Amino acid sequence: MAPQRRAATKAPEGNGAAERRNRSSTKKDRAPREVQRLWQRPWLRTAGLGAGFVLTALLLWSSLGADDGVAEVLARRGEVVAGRFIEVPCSEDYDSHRRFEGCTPRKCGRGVTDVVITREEAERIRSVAEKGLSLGGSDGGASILDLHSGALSVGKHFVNLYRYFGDKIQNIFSEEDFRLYREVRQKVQLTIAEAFGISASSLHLTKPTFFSRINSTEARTAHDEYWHAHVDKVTYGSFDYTSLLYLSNYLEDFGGGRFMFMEEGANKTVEPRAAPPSCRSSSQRGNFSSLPGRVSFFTSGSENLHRVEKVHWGTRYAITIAFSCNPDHGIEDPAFP
Ligand SMILES: O=C(O)CCC(=O)C(=O)O
Ligand SMILES: [Fe+2]
Repeated sequence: MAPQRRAATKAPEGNGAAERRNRSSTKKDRAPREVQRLWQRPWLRTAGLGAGFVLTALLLWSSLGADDGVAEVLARRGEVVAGRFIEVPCSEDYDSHRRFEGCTPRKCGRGVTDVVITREEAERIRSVAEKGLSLGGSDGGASILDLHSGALSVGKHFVNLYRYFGDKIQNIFSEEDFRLYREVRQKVQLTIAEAFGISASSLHLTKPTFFSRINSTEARTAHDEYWHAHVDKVTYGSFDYTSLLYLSNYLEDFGGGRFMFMEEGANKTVEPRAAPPSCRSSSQRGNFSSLPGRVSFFTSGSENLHRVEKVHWGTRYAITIAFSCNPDHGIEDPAFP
């Protein structure tokens, strides 16, 4: 070891600087021997090994489960949130857009509810996501399917599902799938309106509205880089209120992948949670899987800067449904072609 080699070297006599060097190195070199002596004490060795084990386990846990210092969990995977709302001051982002009184956010914030979407609805909408996304898929870790425009990730690009499959799309999706989207959208719209004290009819579904499927495959294009912090109003333009319906379970279907509101020194996380795929029997379901689908919603300005942690294992499904106050940015519900 390097300290022992230095201790064996004698400095020439009469050289003050060398002596000072020598004195200090002798003092330093005593340390390893003392450490060795201490290390020979069994209780200390056990304590040292124990501490090492705990540290390794902590590092491993943090690398599998999270990649940010987390101060607060807004919604834990195992709890049923009956409606939690946190008000935050609005950013000025809305001032640079046309204002629609009674809709454009004056009250800003973020909410989570587990009592709006039933387990059955979450399971059914997840199977729509699965069958749609199974027709394509990005080469990187993040794939999307936009039921409104038909955009589907394939390889490093997107195709228009409706154009690509033509009439055959009717063998893939059913009227029922689109009815389900509409029902879920309506429920989310009412939830947002109530939480922010606005009329549901002032909200207009806006684009893009899409399913996302994320796994741990390395990103191939910028479209796969879902983990960057962003502001939805900046990224998507028309968004005033964003909602996310989670279709898979944190730590059961995937690790990492928590949603995070970014705040100075105190990120707030939402742990995605939904029912499992209907093909699994109830005996195979984990403890949390019988719980209903989780919806998170928030005003889309920079008061709600957010990101998604990298997914470390498994597959994460979600659907983004957003609303604009500007009727010109409104779209119809996705329709059966
Ligand atoms: O999937 C999520 O949890 C968030 C997705 C997101 O931030 C977005 O679609 O803009
Ligand atoms: Fe976002």
